[in-house]
Amino acid sequence: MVAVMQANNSRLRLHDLQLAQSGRMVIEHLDGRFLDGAITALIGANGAGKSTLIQAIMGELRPVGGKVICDVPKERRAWLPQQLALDLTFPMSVEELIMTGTWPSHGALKGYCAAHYRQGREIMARLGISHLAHRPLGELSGGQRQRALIGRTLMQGAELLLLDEPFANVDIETVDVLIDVFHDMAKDGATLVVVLHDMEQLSRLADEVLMLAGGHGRWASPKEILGRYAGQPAKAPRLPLTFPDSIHVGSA
Ligand SMILES: Nc1ncnc2c1ncn2[C@@H]1O[C@H](COP(=O)(O)OP(=O)(O)OP(=O)(O)O)[C@@H](O)[C@H]1O
Repeated sequence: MVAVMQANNSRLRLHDLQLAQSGRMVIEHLDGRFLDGAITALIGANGAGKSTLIQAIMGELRPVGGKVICDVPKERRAWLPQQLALDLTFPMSVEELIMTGTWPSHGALKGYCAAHYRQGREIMARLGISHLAHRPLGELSGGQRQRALIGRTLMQGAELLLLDEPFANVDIETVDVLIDVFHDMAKDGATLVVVLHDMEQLSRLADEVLMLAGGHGRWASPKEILGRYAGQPAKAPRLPLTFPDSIHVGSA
C-alpha cells in the first residue's frame, strides 16, 4: 500500500502535451496534473483522443511535443484496456491471472511464496470471486472477468491505474464492487484515470474530470459536468465536439 498523499500532490503531470496518430494531430497543448489519491474521469466524444492520451501516459505513444511526467515506477503502473481489446482465450485460471500481478516487481520466473498465495486469496475474497479461483478465464462472464483483471492490478500494488470503460459489459453488482475497490485504491493514495461515458458512473466515481474535445482538454469538477449534462440519458450523453463556454477551465 502506498502512503496517502496530500491533495495537491501529483505524480502524473502533462506539460504542453501534443499527440498525433498517423501524422494527424489529436491533442494539442494539453497541460495539467492528475491528483494522487483521487479518481479522474476522462471524458469526450468518440474519437476525441481519450485512448490516445492513455497510450501516451503509458509510454506507448511518443508525444510530438511536450511531455508526460510520471513519477510512479513502471512496475506500479497498470493499464486495463476495453474488454473487447483483450484476448482472454489462453488457458489460465482466475487465480493464475491474479498471481501474475506479482510479475512486474517480483519477476515471472521466481515462483510464488505462501504470502503471495495468501494475498491472492484475500484479493479474490474482496472481489467476491473466491469460488472462481480455478475457473479458466475463457469461461467467465464479462463481470467476473473484469473482477479478475482488477484483482491482478491489486496484486500488483498498482499506484497508477488507467481504465478504459471498465464497466462496459459488466453487471450492476460488479459495478458496485468495482466502484468500492477503486475508491479504496484512491484512499490508499493511488492515482486513477478512468475513461467513462456514463454520467451516473461519473457522479459515483470521479473526484475531478478531464474533458477532451476538438483537440483540447479542459479540467472541470464533476459538479460542473453533471450540472451541464444532467438532463441527458445517462448511457448516452452527447458530449460536445467543442467546449461550452460555461465549463470552468482548471489549470496545471
Ligand atoms: N492507430 C491509429 N492510427 C491512426 N489513427 C488513429 C489510431 N488510433 C486512433 N486514431 C485516430 O485518433 C483519433 C483519436 O482516437 P482515440 O481512439 O484516441 O479516441 P477515443 O476518444 O478513445 O475514442 P472512443 O471513445 O471511440 O474510444 C481518432 O480520430 C482516431 O481515428
